[in-house]
Amino acid sequence: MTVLDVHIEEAGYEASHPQIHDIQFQVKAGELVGLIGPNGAGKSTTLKGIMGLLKFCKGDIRFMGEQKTYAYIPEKPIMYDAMTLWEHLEIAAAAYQLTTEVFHTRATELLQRFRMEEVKHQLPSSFSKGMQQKMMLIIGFLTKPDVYIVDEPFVGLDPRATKDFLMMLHAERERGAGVLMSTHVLDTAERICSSFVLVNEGSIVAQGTLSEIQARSGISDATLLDCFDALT
Ligand SMILES: Nc1ncnc2c1ncn2[C@@H]1O[C@H](COP(=O)(O)OP(=O)(O)OP(=O)(O)O)[C@@H](O)[C@H]1O
Repeated sequence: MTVLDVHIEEAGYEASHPQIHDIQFQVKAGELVGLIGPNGAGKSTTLKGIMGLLKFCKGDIRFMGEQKTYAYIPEKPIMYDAMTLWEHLEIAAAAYQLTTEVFHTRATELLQRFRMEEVKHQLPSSFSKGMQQKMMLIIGFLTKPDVYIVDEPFVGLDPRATKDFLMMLHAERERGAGVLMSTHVLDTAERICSSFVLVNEGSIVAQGTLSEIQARSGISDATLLDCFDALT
């Protein structure tokens, strides 16, 4: 079952100067799609277009899961300086209409998993970068949406937090969530993604599983980076 269907004809920050063109792909339930490309390729712009955050976006974006919900896990933490971690979780729970019982069970489990239980009543402005990033993960996982949109999750997380994140992601995919994840960490992406969308200069250069992309690039057994180089 498709949970996210993306057909962007063109989109960007001004109608007169679109940054991305002809971006079309689907994310199915249980799939992890890696959005891969160099700096400035258009990954974040694509994610913003999908979430309706661009001034200009011509095309059709459909969330097709049972609840039609998504969680965005941003690269740079988005937070309110005057609210504690726990208060951020309460707001997310209210926005997604979680019952108090479900909220408390999930929040407690996630705070323990990411080892943030002890700081839950502190202001996130006092947290380290990695702790702020973990707070974003906890908020995202709390809501159990149909689709996760994750922007470069690996930078800033320590190895243990990365492992916890990957385990949570795996469990959520087993539940049926689809994941779209942009990243530069290609070796991890190769290991965990079910398929890839390679973008360069605002357009897709190849998409599919690693073996499909290898076939397209004409080098069997090539890494994603080698494929990318061959295709661009
Ligand atoms: N707020 C903005 N206003 C105008 N142009 C922007 C804005 N943000 C990005 N761009 C432009 O859009 C293009 C695509 O940038 P985008 O941020 O989508 O790249 P990216 O693939 O996410 O790169 P990175 O890996 O560096 O995060 C670039 O040419 C960039 O200069």
